[in-house]
Amino acid sequence: MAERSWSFSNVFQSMFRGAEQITEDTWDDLETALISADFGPEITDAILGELRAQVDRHRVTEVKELRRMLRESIEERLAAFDPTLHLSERPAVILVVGVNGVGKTTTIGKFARYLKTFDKKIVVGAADTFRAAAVEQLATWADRAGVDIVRPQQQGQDPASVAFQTVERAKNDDFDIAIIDTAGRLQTKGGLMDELSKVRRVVEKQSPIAEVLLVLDATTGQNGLAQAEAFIEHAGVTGLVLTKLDGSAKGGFVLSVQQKTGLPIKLVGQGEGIGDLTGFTPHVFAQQLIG
Ligand SMILES: Nc1nc2c(ncn2[C@@H]2O[C@H](COP(=O)(O)OP(=O)(O)OP(=O)(O)O)[C@@H](O)[C@H]2O)c(=O)[nH]1
Repeated sequence: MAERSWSFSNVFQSMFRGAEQITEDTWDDLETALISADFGPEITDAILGELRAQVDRHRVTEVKELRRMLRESIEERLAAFDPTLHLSERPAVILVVGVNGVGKTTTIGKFARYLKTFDKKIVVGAADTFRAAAVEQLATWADRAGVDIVRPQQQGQDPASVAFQTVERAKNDDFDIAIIDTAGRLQTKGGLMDELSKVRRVVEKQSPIAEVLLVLDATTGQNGLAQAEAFIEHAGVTGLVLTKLDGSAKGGFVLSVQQKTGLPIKLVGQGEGIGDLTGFTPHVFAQQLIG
């Protein structure tokens, strides 16, 4: 399996090179590795406590056993959250929210392509109307993914009206899924949240909202999470998308972000290409993380 930047397995390889038996150093090294992978202090302590107890109980002495136990512990913790996307409404309306530059538009492009492989008919809506470039960027992705787009009629048009028109188009033309791109400016948090509530209200007049996906940049770790707090409090988020894991050494963020927010990760972005988005499978992720 290819080594990934967020993977923990190279840490393991170097940490335990030559060492086959568990010693006090093993625990110190494991603690350092968990912290540097951004698991956060609480989860690090919890995992260490659990593993120490198991090692004592079963009289485990080998590092490779410890590695298996760590993998299982992480998988179990990841699996406490349900990553299923709920897209059974027709149309299923998805709002994509998050701060600037985290990868919302890119994610929508990749996600649209991913859903197309399930033969879904998709329209995307450019409700980030303040930057002409944002609309063009979404249009480029829509083109690549081979899906339709609803654009604002003029720059600065009310985002809620673009969202409305997108859902209207989805209903009239029998689309399965409408994905709406929103603005990510943080400067006026209050204004942004009001704008987002208006988008929600207007959309809900026509159709229930199936998913509100909050996009987080994995390279910013805990810091990025603090910036996204307002969305978690006010936007009715139903799931998380973690982007840029390919450029991150912080695979542990995946676990800490779920536990901190109480929200499931539903999609993971691992590159800038159209194919670089996957669903989230705890078993696969734990395997890739720990090796
Ligand atoms: N390496 C990597 N880069 C990514 C990934 N997802 C997005 N990017 C890059 O992140 C940058 C920002 O992505 P956008 O999609 O424009 O982000 P946005 O949230 O829509 O930004 P605003 O519209 O300004 O709010 C781009 O250069 C993307 O190519 C990913 O999974 N991996």
